[in-house]
Amino acid sequence: MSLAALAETIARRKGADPDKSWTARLLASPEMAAEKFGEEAVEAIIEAVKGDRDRLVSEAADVIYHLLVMCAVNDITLADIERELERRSAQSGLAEKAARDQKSRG
Ligand SMILES: N=c1c2ncn([C@@H]3O[C@H](COP(=O)(O)OP(=O)(O)OP(=O)(O)O)[C@@H](O)[C@H]3O)c2ncn1[C@@H]1O[C@H](COP(=O)(O)O)[C@@H](O)[C@H]1O
Repeated sequence: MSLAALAETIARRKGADPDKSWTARLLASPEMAAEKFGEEAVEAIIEAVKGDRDRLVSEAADVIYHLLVMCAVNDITLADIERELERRSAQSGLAEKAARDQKSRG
């Protein structure tokens, strides 16, 4: 499933019955959505450190799904995130960090 299709499924779950949809349950509770994202991120870190490829693929999918749900709770769409990534693509990560460090030094 593409990220765009997943984001659409998540958006369609707004207002759905929380007893019938895990997504709807998370969308109804900003705290739970954020907490679940944090839990899944930690689980992915553990698998990355252990070097278990299959488990990391599974946990990475959990992380991406829960990130999109947490963003949807805050009315942030995949298109919003893609726009931000596009803005960053004009510059390398190291150049961006150097510019940020220089700005904070004044
Ligand atoms: N991609 C996902 C997805 N990934 C994970 N999850 C759910 O996230 C929940 C995580 O709960 P837990 O933390 O208890 O699970 P866990 O981390 O595996 O468990 P432990 O590690 O604690 O043992 C589980 O119920 C998973 O089923 C997901 N639920 C839904 N989706 C997608 O969203 C669609 C709509 O789902 P519903 O809204 O439920 O209809 C689905 O068809 C999928 O495409």
